Amino acid sequence: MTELSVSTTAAGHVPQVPLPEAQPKVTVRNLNFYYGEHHALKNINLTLGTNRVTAFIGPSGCGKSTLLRIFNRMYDLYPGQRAVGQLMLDQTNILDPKLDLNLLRARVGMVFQKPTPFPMTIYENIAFGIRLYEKISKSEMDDRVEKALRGGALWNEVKDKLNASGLSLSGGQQQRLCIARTVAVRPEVILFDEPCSALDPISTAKVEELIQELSEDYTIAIVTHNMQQAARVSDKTAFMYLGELIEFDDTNKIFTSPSDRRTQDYITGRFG
Ligand SMILES: Nc1ncnc2c1ncn2[C@@H]1O[C@H](COP(=O)(O)OP(=O)(O)OP(=O)(O)O)[C@@H](O)[C@H]1O
Repeated sequence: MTELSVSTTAAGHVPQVPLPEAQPKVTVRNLNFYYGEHHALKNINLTLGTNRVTAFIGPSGCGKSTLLRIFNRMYDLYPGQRAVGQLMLDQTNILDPKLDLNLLRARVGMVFQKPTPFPMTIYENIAFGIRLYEKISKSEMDDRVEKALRGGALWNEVKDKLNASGLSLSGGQQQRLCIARTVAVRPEVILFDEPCSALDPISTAKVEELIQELSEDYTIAIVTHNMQQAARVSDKTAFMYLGELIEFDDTNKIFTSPSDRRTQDYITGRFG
């Protein structure tokens, strides 16, 4: 994560030093989303910066998960759901009906709230996804599996039991296995939908640390209900309310001097 360089003035104020602009990775313009008649997202505009962590916060039902699920067209699995507007991944139009969704999901990986390992060995949990996209030798696969498990900060805990079932791991380990599985196909963007809500504090700390490490190589978006988590792991924070993006700014600014009263009320626990 980028360090914020702050210094204290003679008056004792800590001036806000804005983060330098990152190269845009995902650009959202005038995006609207509908569940049938229900207008769930209203005219969203924002950019996910390359190698930045962007947190999405806001009260239950404000549209955070809906927005995240548009970034890899997850909603396409469900009839009656529709996105309108512009959504670009570099030069690729994510909303293009002709887009190969398997390729999109290889570029934009997702980690869910509940760890969802496949009912197969730890090794196969990683190798399975790689095989969908690449034909590689056994020794190359062994290397990729090790690299992915290291990327998921799990290698040391599982290297002697790669043939054990993924389901035999603890909840926190299962979540790191899912992160490793996502990293294994070398995506550009990783979406985390409340990745720690089913984890204990120690596993949560490990996953948070991992997210920060991953941001050196990936662009990350994370939905969280945990304000401290958003403040700890993200560079940018988007506050959403009733389907609208109310405020989007450097995390440091959002949590110290938000511009909108509703953001202030939410982060101080006055509503939500
Ligand atoms: N499958 C669905 N069909 C119809 N409406 C839906 C569906 N999923 C979500 N919604 C509605 O869309 C709005 C946004 O929901 P969403 O799950 O994106 O909110 P959220 O901010 O992620 O909430 P939470 O923090 O509780 O997970 C809500 O009004 C919700 O009721």
